[in-house]
Formats: sequence, C-alpha cells, structure tokens
Amino acid sequence: MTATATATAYALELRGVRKSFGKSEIIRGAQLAVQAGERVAIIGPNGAGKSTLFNLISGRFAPTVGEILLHGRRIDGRKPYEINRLGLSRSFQVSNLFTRLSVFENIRCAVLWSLGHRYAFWKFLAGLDDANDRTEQILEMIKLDKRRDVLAMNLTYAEARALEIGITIAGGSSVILLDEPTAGMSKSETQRFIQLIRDVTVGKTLLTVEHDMGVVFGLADKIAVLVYGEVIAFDTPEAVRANARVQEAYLGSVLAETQAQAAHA
Ligand SMILES: Nc1ncnc2c1ncn2[C@@H]1O[C@H](COP(=O)(O)OP(=O)(O)OP(=O)(O)O)[C@@H](O)[C@H]1O
Repeated sequence: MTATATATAYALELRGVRKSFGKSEIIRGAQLAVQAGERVAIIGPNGAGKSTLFNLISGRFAPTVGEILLHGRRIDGRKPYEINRLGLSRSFQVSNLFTRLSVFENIRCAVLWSLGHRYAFWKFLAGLDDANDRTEQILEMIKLDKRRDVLAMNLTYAEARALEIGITIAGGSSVILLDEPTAGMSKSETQRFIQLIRDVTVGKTLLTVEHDMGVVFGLADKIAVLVYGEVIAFDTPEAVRANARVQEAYLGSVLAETQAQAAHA
C-alpha cells in the first residue's frame, strides 16, 4: 500500500473491489470513479451490497481483492478512524448520537474529535474558541441553532437525523457518505432534508445509499446502480433512467411500483 497521492486523482475510486463473507461473494469486482464535488446516489435491489460497499469504503471491512483510493491515496485495509482523518466521513442508518448530551455538545464532540483532541479533555477545552465557533456554524447549517440546548434524546426524528448530518460534516471532511439519510421521514420532511443535504455538501463529494427515487433524482448528479455486487451503470440520472440494462435489472420495477403507489394515493 502506498501513502502517496497520484496527480490526477478522483475524490473516490474503487478498482475491482471484491468482498466475500465465507463462501459468498457479495461485492464482485465493483468499479467506480467519483469526481470531486459530485453527488452520487448508490441504488440497487435489497441485498445488492450497498451497505457492504459503504462499509468497505469507510474501513469497517477490508476488501478481499481490489483497491479503494481517496484523492488518489490507497485507503483499503485502513482503520475507519484513519480514513476519517484522511478526509472521509460517514453517517449511519442506526443513530450514532450521544442521547444524553445536548445538540450543541454532540456537535462539539465531533468538532473536537476532528481537531485531534480526546473527549477526556473536554472541560479543559470547553473554552476553545475555534471549536465553539465551528460548532456554532454547523448548528446554523443544519438549522438546529435554536435547539442547541435540547438533549439529543428529546429531538424529533427529523431533527435527530439533521444532527447526525451535522456530526458527519463536523470534521470538515471533503467526502461524505450518507446511508439512507431520509429513511423514515414524511414527504415534506424529506423535501426539506434534500435541500439541507444540498446546502451542507456544497463543494464536497457526496455518496448516498438511497431507496427513495424522489431523493435520488432530487439530489444526485450521478447514479451508481449496484446489482449483485457489481456497478452495472454509473451515469447521470437521465442516462440511468433510460438505460435498458438498469430498467431490466432494477429501475423498471421500482418506477412501476412508484407510479402504482402514486396512482393509488
Ligand atoms: N458481516 C456480514 N457477514 C455475512 N454476510 C453479510 C455481512 N454483511 C452483509 N452480508 C450479506 O451481504 C449481502 C448484501 O448485504 P447489504 O446489506 O450490503 O445489501 P444492501 O444492498 O445494503 O441491502 P438493503 O438495500 O436491503 O439494505 C446480504 O446477503 C447480507 O446478508
């Protein structure tokens, strides 16, 4: 593994990535090259390997075969915190909040972590202006500045998800991974949340795993379609929608379902 970055680097690149669990190969030669600043939605049927792909990129699992590069630097096999330090941050489907801390404290924890400090030095660091300023900025970005003193456990569902996004972006990572950020939200909450995600990821590279086609088409510059552990298409939303192989493998049935639901509504 080399630590040096190559000159013409993508923000994130997967080269022939494979991952097996026991005898089952779940990711089967996945290729992806994401430009800096692109917003990419990863879609695909249940069990296609989307979460596994996120786990590989963020370091929870090491690939069985293949390379993953962040800004041209190999990250496959590195630990999640190392990858985070190199500029990649992910959120989780399952809540990752400190429920007994306030909104402000949750964000400040993440900011302090990104500054390289240990939580044990908290009180000592409480007066640090830079951490507090950064925390304030993030609270405004995620529109929770008026809820700063509320304990995380007392937030509404949508607010808790906004706080998770705030924690994810707190360290200033340039590549952000969001796992189903709008799952469980109402239609109107989802619409607001798409805008919030757009706002907080300006200038960043975003990868999101998403089932909701409204979110996919509202958010993504490009869509990666994962089927049986392979990226079968990676293109603009319009091109992916028109792609016959995607229609056949996945999108045809999903769009038909969405239209049927709309007709019944
Ligand atoms: N740690 C693991 N050990 C064994 N098998 C696993 C592990 N993690 C995932 N799998 C298997 O890998 C396959 C892909 O799972 P994964 O969660 O990545 O799919 P997904 O596309 O995210 O699905 P969904 O859309 O339902 O969330 C599944 O068959 C799952 O059981």
